[in-house]
Amino acid sequence: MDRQTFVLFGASGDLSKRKIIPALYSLYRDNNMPDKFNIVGCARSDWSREEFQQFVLASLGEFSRHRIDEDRNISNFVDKLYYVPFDATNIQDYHVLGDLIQKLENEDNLPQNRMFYLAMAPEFFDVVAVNLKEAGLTNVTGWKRLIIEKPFGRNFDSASELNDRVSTAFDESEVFRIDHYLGKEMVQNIEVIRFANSIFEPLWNNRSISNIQITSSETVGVEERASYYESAGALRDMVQNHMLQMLMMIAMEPPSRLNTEAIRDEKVKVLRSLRKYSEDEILTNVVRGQYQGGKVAGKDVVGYLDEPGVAPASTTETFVAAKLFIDNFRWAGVPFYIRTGKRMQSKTTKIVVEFRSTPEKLFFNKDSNLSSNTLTIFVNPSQGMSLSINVEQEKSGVVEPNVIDFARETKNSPEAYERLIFDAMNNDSTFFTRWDEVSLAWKWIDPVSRSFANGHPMHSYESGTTGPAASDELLASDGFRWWN
Ligand SMILES: NC(=O)C1=CN([C@@H]2O[C@H](COP(=O)(O)OP(=O)(O)OC[C@H]3O[C@@H](n4cnc5c(N)ncnc54)[C@H](OP(=O)(O)O)[C@@H]3O)[C@@H](O)[C@H]2O)C=CC1
Ligand SMILES: O=C1O[C@H](COP(=O)(O)O)[C@@H](O)[C@H](O)[C@H]1O
Repeated sequence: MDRQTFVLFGASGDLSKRKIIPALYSLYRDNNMPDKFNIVGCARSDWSREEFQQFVLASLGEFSRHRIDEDRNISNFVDKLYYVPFDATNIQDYHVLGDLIQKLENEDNLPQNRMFYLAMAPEFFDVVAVNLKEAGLTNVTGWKRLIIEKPFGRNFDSASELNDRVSTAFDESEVFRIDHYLGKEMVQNIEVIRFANSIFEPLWNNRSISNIQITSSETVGVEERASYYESAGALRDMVQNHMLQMLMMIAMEPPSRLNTEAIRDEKVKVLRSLRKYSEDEILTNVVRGQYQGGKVAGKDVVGYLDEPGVAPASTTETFVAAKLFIDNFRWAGVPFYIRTGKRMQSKTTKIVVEFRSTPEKLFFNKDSNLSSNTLTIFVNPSQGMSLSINVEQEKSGVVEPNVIDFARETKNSPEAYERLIFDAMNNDSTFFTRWDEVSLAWKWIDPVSRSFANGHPMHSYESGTTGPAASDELLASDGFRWWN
């Protein structure tokens, strides 16, 4: 891996504290950092270098998956940390930052390889990119890369504008747009499961699969993020990025080669084939909801409208379910159901592939017809896979589904951010989103968000449940049910 300087904008923020700093430390601890590097944190907080180092130690104490008190190398890691008090809107501060980076590069004999990570509010993404160029920080003899957090825009127009501005300073190949779901072990494994096993691929089409269900449910509510969430809602927060990414991974064609662009090309084709809905079709195929009070894991919780920072008459959705179609040869006629929500019964991200029933019903289970075969990919919090097949229970004449399980060890496995930062440092953008993916995703989302703005029905659901009844009806009308 190239020697480099990692510049963290928003270094004092929540994401840095909980995810990025622990990820950098884990990479270091596991010998996955270059043999020489520096990390420079920037934020408005008027900290000294020592204060930033203390902040990092405290963050690691709370959020690292490693025990830092057992690591004799922790002080070596902390020695690599620097800090610049910095206002993203003040061009002078970029010069101060540039001077420090250059000084460190000279002192430590580091090549001018610079990784800029924007862990800041989205309104600063283009500001920082453009100012970095303006102040000469992107004028390097090595390479420069920009990692950008989500959300990338709030609709197609704003995302395009943002992209145009960012691309005045960074080439598309230098931009790493993060979708942390793409860093999850089992999301990355979807390709392997599909394309490294000859048993699945022949069945992976509309002749054998009746429907596919992608669920990402959370038990938490809006937490302290109302100011962001009120203008995002579940559609922009989860569907535009994570849910559509999982859809692409499960539905894409095999890539011609196992390289970044070949994989991304196939993902993009899925979005190109995604059926665009008319206004009426949006009403029948998309369900939105908002949580009311209830009980989650035995504890009373308030409804969304009573959460701190939420407008009393807010129409922000905390739940979305939708039926999607991918109009290509492989998937013609197969519904893809997606569902995501906050304050639901369980924290689960999983993909269920439901296979068609056998052509003849020779066997029956004790109550009714045989269950369909399903392949479930568990993404989060448990990781693994299970295949449900029908088997007779010990000469009883009763045929019932049995599950073949494969569970992935999750204890202390690398976090999504670790994988993604490691990839960016190695210039591997396979699991980052390319601009055409982002733009096509917005093009699908925009008519839905217009429908939401124009009074799309809002279904309330009790906290601690699986969402509004309308989401169950979406499947029931096709003869299916959610595999909960
Ligand atoms: N937190 C999370 O769980 C997730 C966050 N994200 C994304 O990550 C990004 C950061 O989110 P999060 O960490 O939660 O936000 P925070 O508000 O916690 O942090 C924002 C950071 O930006 C700094 N900052 C604010 N204004 C300026 C400025 N004018 N100049 C320089 N620095 C500034 C703040 O530091 P200071 O106040 O010291 O200036 C702070 O370090 C957002 O894009 C968010 O959407 C994505 C997924 C999850
Ligand atoms: O990006 C986001 O994801 C989290 C859920 O992530 P997970 O890894 O815990 O499944 C979600 O809570 C948050 O609202 C959203 O911004």
